[in-house]
This record gives sequence, structure tokens and C-alpha cells, in this order.
Amino acid sequence: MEVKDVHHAYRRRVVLRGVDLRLRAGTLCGIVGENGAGKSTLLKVLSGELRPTRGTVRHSGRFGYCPQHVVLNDALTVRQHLTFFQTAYCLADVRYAEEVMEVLGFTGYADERTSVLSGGTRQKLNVTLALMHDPQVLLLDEPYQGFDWDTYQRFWDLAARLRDAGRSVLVVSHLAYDTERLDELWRLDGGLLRPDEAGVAA
Ligand SMILES: Nc1ncnc2c1ncn2[C@@H]1O[C@H](COP(=O)(O)OP(=O)(O)OP(=O)(O)O)[C@@H](O)[C@H]1O
Repeated sequence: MEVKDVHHAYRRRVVLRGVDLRLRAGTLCGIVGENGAGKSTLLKVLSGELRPTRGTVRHSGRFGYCPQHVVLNDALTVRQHLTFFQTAYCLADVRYAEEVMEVLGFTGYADERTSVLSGGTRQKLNVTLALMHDPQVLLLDEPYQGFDWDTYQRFWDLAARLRDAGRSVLVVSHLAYDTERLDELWRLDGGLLRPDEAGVAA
């Protein structure tokens, strides 16, 4: 994914002031920044949900986006969500989604309506839906919110596996824990992305 000189403003509130980013294949990349720095705005621009006021975003291949706020249909079960997205992604089966469910530890909830799921389990489904078509570029906005410690660790192992399989994974968070798991760490500050070397593996 290639991002060049991206600007975005909500009316007169300028949030992004010329963001450049190159997300290479086989890279696990993090973006951190304070609350309100514009991280979600940037991901919405990268995913195409928002149009930049200036600049370009280019990517090729399958694309996955996990938004910060869970978007589920409370009338449907977990399995029905998988079927719905299977159709949307034109997948032959949901075996990979089931593998991800196993990794994130919520297979036992397959037949539950999402309205009765805990916040953490809803988030597990949110993440699963974003990556069940094995996207080449995966954008995750605060993906581990609500995860218990064990799931949090398994999430990072999964992200590392995707990176090792040649996928580009971008994780956005206001918390810069576990930065040693990342290949690149960027800080969004003042509407610009700057390298943040703290703790990134050499
Ligand atoms: N739809 C909108 N209309 C107007 N202003 C908005 C809108 N969405 C976000 N903003 C403003 O843009 C700025 C950046 O918001 P954004 O949600 O991108 O930040 P963030 O870094 O993701 O924050 P957080 O860590 O709290 O999730 C904030 O000042 C926010 O109030």
C-alpha cells in the first residue's frame, strides 16, 4: 500500500496534514498517537470510507479493514455473520474463519446471537470478519480492545503469522505496548506520521 501526501479535514478541523506511508508486503506495522490524533480518520481514508481532501492511496490485491467500532447485526448469530461475509467475499467455505475463531478462542459461541455476546467476543468476531478472506493488506483499528490477556497474546501471534506469510498488517492503537513485536512503528502527531523507533525490533 502506498499513501502519498494525504490530507483530511472535517470542515475547518484539519486532522491529516500530509501523511506518507509505504506498507510493504510481509510487514507488521503499528501507528500510535494520542486520543484525537486522527488515527481512525487515517484508517478510514486508507480503507476508502473517507475521501482525502488531498493526496492518494494505492493498493493492490485483497483488502481487509477492522473498524474501531464493531459493526454487527444483532439479529444474526456468529455463524450467520460468517455466511454473510462468505457470500460478500465470494469464498468457497468458511474454514479459514473457523481457524481464526479457534485461535481467538470463541468457537463455542458460533450459534449465539451477537446481541448476547460480551464486548470482547464481539470484537473477536469483528477481527475475524476482517481477515477471513486472507487479505493481502489488513488494517486493524484498536483490534485488541476488550481482549483478555491470553487472547491478546494469541492475537499478536496471529498477526506475526500473517506477516510471515507475506501479508501487510497495520495495527493502530493509542497504546504502544509490545512495540518489539512490530517491524515498523509510526506516531501520528500534528497530522503527520513520524517514525517512532522506541522498542521496535532491529
Ligand atoms: N465525523 C467527524 N466530524 C467532525 N470531526 C470529527 C469526526 N470524526 C472525528 N473528528 C475529529 O477528528 C479528530 C481525530 O479523530 P479520530 O477519531 O480520527 O482520532 P483518533 O486518533 O482515532 O482518536 P482515539 O484514539 O480517541 O480513537 C478529533 O478531533 C475528532 O473529534
